[in-house]
Amino acid sequence: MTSTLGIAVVGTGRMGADHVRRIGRTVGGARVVAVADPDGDRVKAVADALDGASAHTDPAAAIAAPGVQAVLIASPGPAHEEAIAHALARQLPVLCEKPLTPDPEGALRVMEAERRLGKRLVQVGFMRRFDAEYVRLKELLDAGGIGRPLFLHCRHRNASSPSFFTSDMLITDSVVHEVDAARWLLGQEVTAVSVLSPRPTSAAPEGLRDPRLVLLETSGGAVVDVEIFVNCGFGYQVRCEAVGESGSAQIGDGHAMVVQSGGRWGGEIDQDFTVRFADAYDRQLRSWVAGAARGRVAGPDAWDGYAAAAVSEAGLTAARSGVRTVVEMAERPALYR
Ligand SMILES: NC(=O)C1=CN([C@@H]2O[C@H](COP(=O)(O)OP(=O)(O)OC[C@H]3O[C@@H](n4cnc5c(N)ncnc54)[C@H](O)[C@@H]3O)[C@@H](O)[C@H]2O)C=CC1
Ligand SMILES: O=C1[C@@H](O)[C@H](O)[C@@H](O)[C@H](O)[C@H]1O
Repeated sequence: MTSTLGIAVVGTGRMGADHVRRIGRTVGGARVVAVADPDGDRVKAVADALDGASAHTDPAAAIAAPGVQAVLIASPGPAHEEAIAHALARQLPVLCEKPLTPDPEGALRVMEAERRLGKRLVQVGFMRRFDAEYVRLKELLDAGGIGRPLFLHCRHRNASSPSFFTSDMLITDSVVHEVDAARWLLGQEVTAVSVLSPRPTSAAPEGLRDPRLVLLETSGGAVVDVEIFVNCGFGYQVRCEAVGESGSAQIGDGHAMVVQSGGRWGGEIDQDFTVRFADAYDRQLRSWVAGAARGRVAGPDAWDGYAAAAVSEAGLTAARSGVRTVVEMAERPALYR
């Protein structure tokens, strides 16, 4: 492998274009050499802003392009599995945006492909694991700083949802972050899911069940509650309060600066994830590039993507039935232990 990692980026929409910019500006030791998107104008515009990257409407062609040594996938979730298969066929390291696959069956097939290769090549873009506040909270919990964790109280709010967003995606695309964060912070699996859906906000598009309250039970006896509200209108907020036997700790207040003036006090609320998690996306990319250069997955792997998909599936069943649903999970393969 040469010292500068050649990356193919599959999907050049909001996240793909953002990752391309980050690779150029903040990540050393890597460059984008090929980009793919079925939207020909969009992919050309992204390629034109790069020095010598080839533009493709077929992801397989981008992955097979000269100089490609690693693949970043930022297409919609249902397209991830096919792109991963093309990358694994060439034994290329992958950073795949979340969700790894929308369903657990697809994630099982990804793990089976890695098992056949005898190595892990896929990292999943659960970037909160690289966020400084989440890392501090994990260190505190691991050190027993607040005793045995009893609750995680989570709030996940987006100012507005994109036009393609569905009620299922509140769980599979949004709460999937809390699922991964809870598994990682607690070092436990999620065992059951319940979902409450109040009367939707009048700000939600017709038919969208927004907001929702998702309850996760874990293998160590903790309970995680997640308010997911993707049309809250006022900004982007991701908060997490851990409550343990001997204390509590909260992250995500975002009060970097509080201004007191004219008889009022206050601060700003980030408007979206590209701002709130900017540093986390950078750290995630640097870590993936460094890991890829050493042939290692340096973050959440396909098992983590599978576990999250299994919890999402139980969440969808719970949301539709109104009944607490047990998470069905396969045994963890030796490759991921
Ligand atoms: N980690 C995070 O915080 C975030 C992650 N995401 C994830 O990133 C991925 C992309 O989301 P966005 O950029 O928001 O969506 P987007 O709709 O802005 O962009 C998706 C792009 O993929 C292209 N595309 C569609 N089918 C494709 C295929 N088969 N192969 C290649 N490209 C294809 C579309 O033409 C579009 O340009 C999703 O998996 C999403 O869940 C999205 C937002 C934040
Ligand atoms: O991953 C993300 C989006 O796909 C999702 O739609 C948003 O709700 C999340 O806040 C964002 O981080």
